[in-house]
Amino acid sequence: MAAIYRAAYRRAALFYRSHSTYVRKMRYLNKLKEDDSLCRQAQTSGTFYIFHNLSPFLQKVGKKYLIPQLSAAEMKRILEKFKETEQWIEKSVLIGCSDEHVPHFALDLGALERSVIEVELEGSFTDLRKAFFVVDEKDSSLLASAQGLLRWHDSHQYCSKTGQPTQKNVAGSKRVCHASGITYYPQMSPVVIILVSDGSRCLLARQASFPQGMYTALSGFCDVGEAVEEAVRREVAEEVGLEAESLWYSASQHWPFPSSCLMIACHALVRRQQLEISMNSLELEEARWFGLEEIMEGLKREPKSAKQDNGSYLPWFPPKQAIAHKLIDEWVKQQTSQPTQVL
Ligand SMILES: NC(=O)c1ccc[n+]([C@@H]2O[C@H](COP(=O)([O-])OP(=O)(O)OC[C@H]3O[C@@H](n4cnc5c(N)ncnc54)[C@H](O)[C@@H]3O)[C@@H](O)[C@H]2O)c1
Ligand SMILES: [Mg+2]
Repeated sequence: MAAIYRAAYRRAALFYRSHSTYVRKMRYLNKLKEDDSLCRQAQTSGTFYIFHNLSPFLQKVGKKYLIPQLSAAEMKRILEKFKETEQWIEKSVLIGCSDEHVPHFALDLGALERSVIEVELEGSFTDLRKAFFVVDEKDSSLLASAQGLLRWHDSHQYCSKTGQPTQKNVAGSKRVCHASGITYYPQMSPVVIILVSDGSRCLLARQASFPQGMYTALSGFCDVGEAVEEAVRREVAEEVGLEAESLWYSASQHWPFPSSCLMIACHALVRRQQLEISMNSLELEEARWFGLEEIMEGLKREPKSAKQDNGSYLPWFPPKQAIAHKLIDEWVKQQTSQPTQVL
């Protein structure tokens, strides 16, 4: 028996020596997703981000907005206040863990009285459309993924084939219909976002529903069966009537509006011989070319200062939390560090 323990200890020691903190963390999270009893146990020592009908709980400290993590004991205390049992904690979903393997969960307390929790915890449940832009950048991506997962569970309570209730695993990484045996996994919609350039100008557009004066890069949902490159070429053709000739990938982002989009951001060049925009007015209100100077001024402009005396708006661009901002920033860097590209 002692030999078995020694061998297990040696294996564990070797694992710790040979894997980075990151690898160990990812392996641990993966185990929690696969092992219900381990995850149930982890819930007793984890921390919780709370939501109310998909609005995250924020606390204002000075000028900063923070998203507090509640301990399992604090969660228990709040639930006791409502005469609710700890079983509520099983409704939570796993969203990550610390380097020290303290697991983080998100839990929606939508069925409980909102104001009572707000008074008790000295903060407020805030619509994600505001919360996302006022917290620190790393917190905004955490809020986006936590809300995306909670939203998916909320809207997948029933099997779409049998109409029977589905059950989530403890971590919340899937739901199963025991009548049909179908396993459902959380979904997101891939969206391409493309900053089109002709080498010296870039193309930005606005939809009628955007705030006044805001322009952003072209975007569109990928069709089933389409590669990213095909989606980019199709969206550019559909929305502005141009042919994207070459494109290169920049980065991606989980975007929570309207719900769980995987934004895949690219730069694309169009032929110099074919620069006339033919805008699809069913989708866009305006699309036009911007020169470097106008882009640099727009980047400095706050939405509040965009309105002019005559009631019109000067252009401004999405804030840094949006991947469109990164594309525009990269384009500026490229323009200012390299000679103009000629196709
Ligand atoms: N993070 C950023 O920087 C950034 C910038 C621009 C757009 N976006 C996001 O990209 C998304 C798509 O942009 P768009 O409006 O230009 O798309 P789009 O050009 O494909 O047009 C939207 C239309 O596509 C259809 N559609 C097809 N599949 C859909 C799906 N899975 N979900 C919803 N609608 C679907 C609907 O009819 C919808 O009205 C939006 O959700 C927007 O919030 C993010
Ligand atoms: Mg679009």
